[in-house]
Amino acid sequence: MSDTAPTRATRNSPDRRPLVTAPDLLSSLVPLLAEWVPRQRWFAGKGRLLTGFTLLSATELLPCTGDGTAPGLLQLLVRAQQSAPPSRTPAGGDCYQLLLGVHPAPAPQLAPAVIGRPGGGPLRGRTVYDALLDNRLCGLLLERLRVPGRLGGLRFCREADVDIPSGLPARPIAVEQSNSSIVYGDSFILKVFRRIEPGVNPDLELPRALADAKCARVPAPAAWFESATADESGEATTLGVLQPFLAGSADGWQLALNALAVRADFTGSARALGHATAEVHTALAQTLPTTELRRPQLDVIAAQMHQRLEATARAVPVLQPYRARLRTAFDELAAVGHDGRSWAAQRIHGDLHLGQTLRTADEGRWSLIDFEGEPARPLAERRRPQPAVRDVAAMLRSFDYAARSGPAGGDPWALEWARRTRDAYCLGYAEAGGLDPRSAPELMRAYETDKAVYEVLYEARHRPDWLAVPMAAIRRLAAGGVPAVGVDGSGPARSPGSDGRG
Ligand SMILES: Nc1ncnc2c1ncn2[C@@H]1O[C@H](COP(=O)(O)OP(=O)(O)O)[C@@H](O)[C@H]1O
Ligand SMILES: O=P(O)(O)O[C@H]1O[C@H](CO)[C@@H](O[C@H]2O[C@H](CO)[C@@H](O)[C@H](O)[C@H]2O)[C@H](O)[C@H]1O
Repeated sequence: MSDTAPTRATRNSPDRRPLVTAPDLLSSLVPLLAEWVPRQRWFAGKGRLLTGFTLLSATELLPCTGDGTAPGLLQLLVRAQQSAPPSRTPAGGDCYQLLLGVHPAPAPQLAPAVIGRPGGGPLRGRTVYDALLDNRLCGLLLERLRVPGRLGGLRFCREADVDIPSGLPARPIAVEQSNSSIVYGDSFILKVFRRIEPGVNPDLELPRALADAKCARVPAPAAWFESATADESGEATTLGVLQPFLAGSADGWQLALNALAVRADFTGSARALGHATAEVHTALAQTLPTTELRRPQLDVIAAQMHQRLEATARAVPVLQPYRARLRTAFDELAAVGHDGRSWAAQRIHGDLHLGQTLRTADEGRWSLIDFEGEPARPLAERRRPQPAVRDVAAMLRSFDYAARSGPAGGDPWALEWARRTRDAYCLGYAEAGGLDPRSAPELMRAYETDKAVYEVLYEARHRPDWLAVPMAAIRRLAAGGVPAVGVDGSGPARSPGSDGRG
């Protein structure tokens, strides 16, 4: 996506100036957005001053200044200007997608969605609200996705062989997430991406590649919408993806916590999840480019891990005392390359954890979702081939999270549960053709450390009460450098809510 001038909308009546080219549209919205955007979970710039917005593009999906009997629908891409951007922030600030409902007097049940009433500009006298909380406007988005083609700055695309019925009732999902998702009937789920980077989103790219490879472990995209114009590299920017909804499924995080609550074994489930992960990795390696990582690439990866550690230690001082010993994990990764060894790299999930897995109620079959990768990393980095072990290390962290934050709260039984569960996952992964993670201790330790560092920053920013969970892993990794597989992970632990030193 390039910083384009506001796009002309279609469907405007010929006798009025298109709303989206009205020069004062953004300026009238800025005071409202400055208040509302930083409060949204998907806002990635928490903790830094928001100094303004730039309008990158706007598309009127439904007329916003009609007679007021029907709501308008406006899609905007805005750049949020902030103080002291971290290195990952594109010049000028992060770009966000907003879908805004516009109505003189929205129904009372939309009160929680209200953003405000512009004091001037083309929307003066109307209420602007989050359209993704309005089931009627969400229904309209589905209708748009059913009919491929261009509308203003957007292009709607769909797979020809998928039947998307009209009129499915819409409901927003009520879970914590990085983007915004809407469920239609019990048939489809639409994820509207919030923080936008130019190019194809891996959450469209990888599931489409897996569908082509006939890998049934990932719901296949049915439709999507994207920027109508290509970016500098010739790619359209993905803005939303519709995929089949796995009705009645439960996510792995909840299943793991349920098991911990009744002190039940989880090794069978973990082993099956290991199978599913290996199947997805095998299909990705068969269908998308792979490479071999050796010196100097391993030096570069180790250097990036060092940088993330240093940046996180600056932002979260509780990490400072462990820096020197954690660094040895990254040095050992670089040493693999210096020894003349190499590692296969391929496209991976990139942010695998129990919350990204769904098990169907009827067949008990695991699926993986959300291939966006770690939201904090630049898109180009997320789309690079990486050792598959990185996903495995991330999942092992998730078992540790469950054992330390669940009802058993990190007691010795829970930590032993985590050890057995991790081993079962690795066993399943190796059985289904993946590399046995235990044969790659340097990679496992480096990636597990890197992930724990990422989690420290993530928790400090989003859920400070949970900081104790990754900090427990930081202490273990710093103390002995022992990878999570095949050790008991023992040591003092407290549940989330303690002071980060549990
Ligand atoms: N295909 C699906 N079927 C059923 N539920 C889904 C599906 N995809 C996502 N979900 C639910 O939506 C939640 C958010 O989806 P996710 O892709 O993780 O969004 P985000 O990237 O915004 O975090 C998941 O935790 C899961 O509960
Ligand atoms: O699901 P997202 O793409 O939004 O991922 C982010 O949020 C996750 C938490 O919701 C976070 O995962 C961390 O907490 C999980 C428990 O809530 C745990 O299972 C994971 O192992 C742990 O990393 C994820 O890191 C973040 O990117």
